[in-house]
Amino acid sequence: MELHRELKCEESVTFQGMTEAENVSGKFSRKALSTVRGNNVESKICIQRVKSLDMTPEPPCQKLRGKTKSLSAQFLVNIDDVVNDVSGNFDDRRASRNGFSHSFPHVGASPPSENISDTIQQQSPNCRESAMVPSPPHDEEDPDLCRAKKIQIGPTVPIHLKFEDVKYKVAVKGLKRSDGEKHILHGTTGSVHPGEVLAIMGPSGGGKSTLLNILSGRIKLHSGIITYNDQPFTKSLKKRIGLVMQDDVVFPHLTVNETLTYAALLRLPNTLTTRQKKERASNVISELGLERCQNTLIGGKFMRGVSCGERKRVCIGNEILLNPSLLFLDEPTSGLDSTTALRIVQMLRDIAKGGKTVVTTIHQPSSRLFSEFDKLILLGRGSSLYSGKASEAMPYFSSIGCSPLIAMNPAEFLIDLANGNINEKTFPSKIEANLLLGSQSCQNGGPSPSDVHEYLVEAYEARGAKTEKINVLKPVVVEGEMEMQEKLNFRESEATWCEQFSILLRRGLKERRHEYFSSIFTFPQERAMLSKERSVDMYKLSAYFLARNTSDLPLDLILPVMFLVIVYLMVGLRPNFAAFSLTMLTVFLSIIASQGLGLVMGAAFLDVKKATTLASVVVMTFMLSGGFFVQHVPYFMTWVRYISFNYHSYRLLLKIQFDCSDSGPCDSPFIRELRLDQGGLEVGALVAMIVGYRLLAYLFLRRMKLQTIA
Ligand SMILES: Nc1ncnc2c1ncn2[C@@H]1O[C@H](COP(=O)(O)OP(=O)(O)OP(=O)(O)O)[C@@H](O)[C@H]1O
Repeated sequence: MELHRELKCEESVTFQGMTEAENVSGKFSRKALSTVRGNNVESKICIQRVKSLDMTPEPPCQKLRGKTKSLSAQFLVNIDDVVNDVSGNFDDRRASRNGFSHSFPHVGASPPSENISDTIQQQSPNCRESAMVPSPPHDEEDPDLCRAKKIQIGPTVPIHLKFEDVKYKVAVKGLKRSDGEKHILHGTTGSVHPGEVLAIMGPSGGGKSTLLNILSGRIKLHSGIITYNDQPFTKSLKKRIGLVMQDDVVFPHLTVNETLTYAALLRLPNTLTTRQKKERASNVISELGLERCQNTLIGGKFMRGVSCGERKRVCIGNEILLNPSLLFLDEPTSGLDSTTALRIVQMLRDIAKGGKTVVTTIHQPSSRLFSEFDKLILLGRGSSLYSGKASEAMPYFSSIGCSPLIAMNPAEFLIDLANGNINEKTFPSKIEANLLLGSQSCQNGGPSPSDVHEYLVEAYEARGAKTEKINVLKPVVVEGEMEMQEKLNFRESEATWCEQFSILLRRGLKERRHEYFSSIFTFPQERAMLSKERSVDMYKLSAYFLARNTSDLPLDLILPVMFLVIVYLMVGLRPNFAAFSLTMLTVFLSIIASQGLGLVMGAAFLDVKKATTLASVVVMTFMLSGGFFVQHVPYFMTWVRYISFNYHSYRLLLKIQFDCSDSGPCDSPFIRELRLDQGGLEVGALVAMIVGYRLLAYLFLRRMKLQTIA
């Protein structure tokens, strides 16, 4: 199979320092490509003809012979070397090391197109297309190790995660079963160690996310044992755990750089200076290959921003900033093309190589992607169908009589099995016959998905489960265990309250530049972000609350000034500066008080629809009960005016415009009836509302359910 790519070759490339042998072999070694990068001409490399992996390389390119060669037209690159060099992580070696080449005879060769587009994309100047461009590794160093070193930001406290017989159930209303409970996990056992990537695979609804959430401490464990370095979950562990959710939230109006910098400033310990924190953020940006889009807005549903893959990398960056020992990711590759998905998983491998433990759920990985995993848990309907080394999964299923009959991606084969689909697969004929005897439903004359599921669960419990349980029972050996434990329990002090306030204020002002809501929407809109950030103790709620209120002030004040200037002159109100200033002050007080009310409603419901419905009812009641629109308010409703900001503001405005020291207006029976005095009472009431409503909103926020339950 040949794959041709026509690219414009703009400039000749000179390779220096290549040995004769390297050139004669026709392979651009890492050294050669390093030289190219060193000359800053990597983007101009022209690949005109690329051979797939299963083809013998063409005769060496004569133009590359010798120590210094000029290449101006065409050259031939063995794609194996390009991928090894560019991604630094190609898997032929890994596959053979892990025994994949023996384990998956049906898999076939990895698709070369991914590799080629990988290579070509990395040369693209467009950020959306761009890949993570790793820095050139040193000649002698293993490129995998080199990348791993780069992605690691500091020494990691290794954490061995082990779990045994993890069960989970939820109470479901209206469930016919007597106990009214739905069993989501039936008992999963497994382990993953520093340097390893554990993939939790299975069909939709299999229980992957539930298991991930339990292991990360986000959901309380119902039954079973989970240990971290043979110790139970502690609060201090939270700081060592990074969790990237499937639909992770990031501020749409912040750039990639701003997002990671604010996260670094808020989350990194105070032992680092502001400059060091910013440096760490920019290191993460470069290690995740986000340099070219670092000044692009994240974007949201209605505003185009960075690509989906870049957004996922930003979310991962948000977590690895803290150098977590344990990294959990829920479907980090969903919605991504296979190349980008592979890149993300390769990045996870690099992160793991830095001594971290990585656990990820995944839906339908490609065969290449599958080969990146060290451990695998296959879940089907909440039961374990396999738990152990990923490379041993296929031999295991083959040993229980299930093998693919046609060339098939192992992940596809496993998901099919977990779904109970045995088309194009072998299934033990004896069992098939037995199952058919006792089963009503069948697929194409074979056993039904439930029968297949039962067989796989039983087979796993009879064979695999025991081995995994023995593995889990083995005590972990942690070098310098005492020191490690101390490090685990050590809580580094984070930013002070004032620092948190100042960072959140700056972030809020930036965000507010693009989007300015009515105060009712504030907390419902930011609920997801607030819940996520608070669940990892990113800042104090009071700092957030005050910063959020303060960051709204500029716009709260500028817009009414503009409005008032126009209205004041148009209506022809008292033309003196004192009256205008007092009117302005009253409007400010009124706005800030009414915003407090909006915040209370938003915080009480944390739901835009409910909050806006209530707000329209309350504001209408306040207006009508104030005695200005409806003069004869029913007696039983007269008290409402005293808690209405409209009532107090109107009275103040009247007082300013109809100054009773002037002759005339005060003689009017209407004004006399209002009994306008000095206005101190109204100001006091508005100030009390400004403070009181906000205090109430704060208390509502305090009881908000956070993402982390454990
Ligand atoms: N709190 C809950 N109440 C009721 N059912 C729940 C609850 N949490 C999970 N479930 C159910 O448990 C099953 C497993 O859910 P989970 O989200 O873990 O699946 P999943 O394998 O991650 O699925 P997907 O790949 O589609 O995200 C689903 O059937 C889901 O509806």
